[in-house]
Amino acid sequence: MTFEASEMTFEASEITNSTDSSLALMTKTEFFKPSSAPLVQSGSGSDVVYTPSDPGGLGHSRSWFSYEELIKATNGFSSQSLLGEGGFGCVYKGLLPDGREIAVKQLKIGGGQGEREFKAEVEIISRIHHRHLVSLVGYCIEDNRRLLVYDYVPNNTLYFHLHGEGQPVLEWANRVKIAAGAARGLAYLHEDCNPRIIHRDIKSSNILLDFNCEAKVSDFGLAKLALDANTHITTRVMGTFGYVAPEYASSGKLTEKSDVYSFGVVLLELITGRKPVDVSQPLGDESLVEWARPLLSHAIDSEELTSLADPRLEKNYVESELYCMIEVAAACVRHSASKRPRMGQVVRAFDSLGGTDLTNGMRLGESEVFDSAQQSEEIRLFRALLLLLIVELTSSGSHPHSGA
Ligand SMILES: Nc1ncnc2c1ncn2[C@@H]1O[C@H](COP(=O)(O)OP(=O)(O)OP(=O)(O)O)[C@@H](O)[C@H]1O
Repeated sequence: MTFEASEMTFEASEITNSTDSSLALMTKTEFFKPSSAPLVQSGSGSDVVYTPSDPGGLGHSRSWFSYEELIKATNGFSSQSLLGEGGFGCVYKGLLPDGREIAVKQLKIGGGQGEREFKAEVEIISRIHHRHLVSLVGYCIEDNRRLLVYDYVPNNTLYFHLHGEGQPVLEWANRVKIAAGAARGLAYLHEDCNPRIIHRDIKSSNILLDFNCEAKVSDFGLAKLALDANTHITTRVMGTFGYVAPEYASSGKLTEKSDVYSFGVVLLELITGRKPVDVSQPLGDESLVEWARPLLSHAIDSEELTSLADPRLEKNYVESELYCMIEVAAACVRHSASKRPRMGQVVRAFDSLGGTDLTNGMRLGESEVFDSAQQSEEIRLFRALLLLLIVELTSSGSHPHSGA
């Protein structure tokens, strides 16, 4: 079966239980089609930091690193330098001789992927520089090793701040700032990059923060990079459970609107303080989206809306901002991809706090949130995936990494 998606071709699509310990739930075999189209500087405004146009080089001053250099930078990939582990591999903090702090991601994909394709894809990612995106500084290819070197972002992930044990409550003003910043980063990928980039794995653990709560979206382009052009049997992450848009999960149809859906889930996390999937919640309430949907549609104009707000905030929020955030979230997680807003609209909604119509002519309460056929299909899929997750957890004795 072949799907023509907007930027790639899938072959032999099937939803399977991933063997990846990250518990990504879906896999696809994908032919890799490197893009050689040069990036243009179409983004405007102060958010765009740097977009070089030289097609030969890999971004600014430095891009290629030897493995030896990265060993030195990370203290031999020591456990003290370990920042965390995601679906693509371990991430280590490092220090370059010029004092620049970096995060080094050791990709698990090994040497299966052709060097040329890897470089072509890295080249595209490394040319994207924006205040709200984590910059790729460079890469290392040696033998079977593939490593990516990013700017170090010092204040952990949004997931950690919202859901980490013992973390102080994230203030409302910071939540709004983070949402607006992440929206800008994503809108830049969708609307200003050429070729445009669909992130494919938007989630709170892919939103890094600095000490001013400036959001930086990480891992863009990585899902596309982690392909194995030589074997055609790559098992790769297609998104994270709880964040994946229904149409992407069920048919592999990938558009920017899949990212918009995932972004909506992140907004719901910011609003409610709940995890996207929480198996400790009562049966039927495990999925944040499914739990929130009735409240989103039913209570949009009433006091009850505040029942969605994170109780840890103890009502310390600006009501108009809460309404705006809820309205944006409700629009983003619509079943129908075409009715979701574009990220540019989301950015404008945050800019004007409610001035933009995100409902595409519909009151939220009248939207298709209760389209029973669509919804029951989504719930069926969700339950099936939840079951797979539990089975995998039980058999491996492991834990899902952040976001699951
Ligand atoms: N540029 C960075 N600066 C600082 N810390 C980082 C950086 N990139 C990643 N990290 C840290 O490393 C951890 C693992 O990151 P990684 O992106 O591999 O995993 P993830 O986002 O949890 O999962 P996935 O691989 O599925 O996206 C993150 O949780 C974060 O704490």
